[in-house]
Amino acid sequence: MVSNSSTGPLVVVIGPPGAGKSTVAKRLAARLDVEWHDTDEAIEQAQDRTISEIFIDEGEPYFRAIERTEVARALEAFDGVLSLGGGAPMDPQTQALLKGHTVVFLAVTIADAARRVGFDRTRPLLMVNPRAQWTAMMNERRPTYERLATLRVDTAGRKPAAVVDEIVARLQELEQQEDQS
Ligand SMILES: Nc1ncnc2c1ncn2[C@@H]1O[C@H](COP(=O)(O)OP(=O)(O)O)[C@@H](O)[C@H]1O
Ligand SMILES: O=C(O)C1=C[C@@H](OP(=O)(O)O)[C@@H](O)[C@H](O)C1
Ligand SMILES: [Mg+2]
Repeated sequence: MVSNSSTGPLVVVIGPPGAGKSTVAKRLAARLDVEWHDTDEAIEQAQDRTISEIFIDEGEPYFRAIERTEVARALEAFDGVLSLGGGAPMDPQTQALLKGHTVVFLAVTIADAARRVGFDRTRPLLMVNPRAQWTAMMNERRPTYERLATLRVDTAGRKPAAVVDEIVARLQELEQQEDQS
């Protein structure tokens, strides 16, 4: 059984756009019989507009500010499986708040990310030259994702159910190691 011995989310899921964070976090929550919360979804509901509309209407700095606040609130108050937007872990305040949490980094290649996301217009940072943007973004972000991660799970060529299976197994291993120490 994967249990939550501290306050805050049971698991926080991070990674680049197209890694499957929202999809996998939702299924993982169902498997663990806990709630799922996605910071992008919460922002869209609170603002009553899409992430793309927020970027276009207000600009990225505005989005990052509300994202920082929403992530801090969720890390404090929510105790299920939490998925963040791909850029959220780049914020220094968020990095500090993630310390001590169980963070799962979903890794993905450009080939799989492109296939999954299709690079449509729902991701505002990938509207112009999406492949080059995604690759540059990933090169810049990868060290941060790796540094913050408790677990790194490769999603390349794997269906969400297989990714969830691996996360559950590795969380159980972690828990056993902690029980023994
Ligand atoms: N492991 C996977 N294999 C194939 N498709 C996936 C996988 N994970 C997610 N998807 C699909 O990829 C798209 C993007 O997934 P999403 O969860 O929104 O990613 P993220 O939140 O990391 O940007 C969705 O259409 C989803 O159904
Ligand atoms: O990588 C990013 O900076 C972003 C990723 C998106 O979330 P997903 O990673 O869930 O697509 C969303 O938060 C926004 O478009 C910005
Ligand atoms: Mg998402």
